[in-house]
Amino acid sequence: MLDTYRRDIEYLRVSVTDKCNLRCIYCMPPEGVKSASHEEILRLEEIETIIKAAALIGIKKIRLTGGEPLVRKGLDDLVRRISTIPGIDDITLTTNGLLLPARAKALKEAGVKRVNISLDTLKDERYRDLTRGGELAQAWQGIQSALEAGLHPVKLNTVVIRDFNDDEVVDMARLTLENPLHIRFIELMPIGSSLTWSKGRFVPAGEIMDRLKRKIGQLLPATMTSGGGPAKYYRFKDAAGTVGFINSMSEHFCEKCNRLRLTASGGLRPCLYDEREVDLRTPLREGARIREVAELILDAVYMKPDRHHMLDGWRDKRRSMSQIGG
Ligand SMILES: Nc1nc2c(ncn2[C@@H]2O[C@H](COP(=O)(O)OP(=O)(O)OP(=O)(O)O)[C@@H](O)[C@H]2O)c(=O)[nH]1
Ligand SMILES: C[S@@+](CC[C@H](N)C(=O)[O-])C[C@H]1O[C@@H](n2cnc3c(N)ncnc32)[C@H](O)[C@@H]1O
Ligand code: SF4
Ligand code: SF4
Repeated sequence: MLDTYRRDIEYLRVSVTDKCNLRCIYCMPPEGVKSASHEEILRLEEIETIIKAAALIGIKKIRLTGGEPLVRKGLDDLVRRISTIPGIDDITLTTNGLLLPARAKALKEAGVKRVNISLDTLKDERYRDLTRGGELAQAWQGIQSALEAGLHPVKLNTVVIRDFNDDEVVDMARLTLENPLHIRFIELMPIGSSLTWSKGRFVPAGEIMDRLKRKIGQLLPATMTSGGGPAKYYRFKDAAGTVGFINSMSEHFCEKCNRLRLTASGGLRPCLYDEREVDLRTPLREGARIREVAELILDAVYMKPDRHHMLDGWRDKRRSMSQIGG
């Protein structure tokens, strides 16, 4: 479905929960974010209905996210149901990976094609500090289990923060020389708890690329056949994996935007940086039919702005990144 700027909207990010087993410093405040009540959160059948309606208007790719999607009970079952919806040809997951070892095989069998796993550091203590209590070894087991379960390509998400983990970008990129991993360096966005941080914490992708070229070697443009996201990919000569850059701030990719976001409580957001939401939960609970839900989804498509204005300051005090789904 084309929006008013003639962008093809075919990707829906679905936050299946606003709860998380971590509290990453750039995503949540130390005390966490107040979770929505059980009643406020969409039931799995409601999510399924919304995806059926979304498929009617041309959505093909579904990414399950959160909060931490693996803490939502019944996720495998939801995946199985989504995979039978005509028109949906790609179901993927964004996760911190901690709960993957016990779940990767079952998720693959249910229909998840691949996973993106957040990993911001290679240092145990730093991981504990950054996630406020997580164990790096567990995240690595998650990555390993994703590779073993065939959830390829396994992409890693690394948010780069100056004077916190930017000293590790070279070591992280080196991982791709021998391993079939795809590391994406993400520019920190002024959302959630990072909203209160100084602009100096943000590291432009160009600076990271320069460092990688100096320390490792030439970055050759690469193509990533799977994925609907905004990353630009490169490969070091003869490397097993790739290095990607998600330049939301220094070179935004809004003119190629292809997505909508469903929050865990049933708000459909036209843009990550747009606090407007189309409420789908109320009409669903009042008995709206799939066609009517599809009409509401179209309203969100037509509300999509041409671009974000994050550099001008963030006004959305309503939702954190864990509630929007990243
Ligand atoms: N500004 C902006 N950033 C986004 C958008 N989508 C994803 N990102 C950023 O990219 C990060 C990684 O997103 P993922 O959940 O891994 O999904 P993806 O990159 O779309 O996934 P692929 O389908 O594998 O390409 C997010 O956490 C955000 O920081 C978007 O629409 N706008
Ligand atoms: C909100 S999390 C949800 C899924 C899962 N819990 C995880 O961490 O992968 C999705 C993505 O958002 C990213 N993210 C959160 N806050 C961010 C920020 N302020 N700027 C850029 N990316 C952010 C995280 O790094 C993660 O890759
Ligand atoms: S980035 Fe993901 S793992 Fe970290 S606090 Fe946010 S939702 Fe949880
Ligand atoms: S910031 Fe908004 S318009 Fe830009 S790519 Fe992200 S969702 Fe799309």
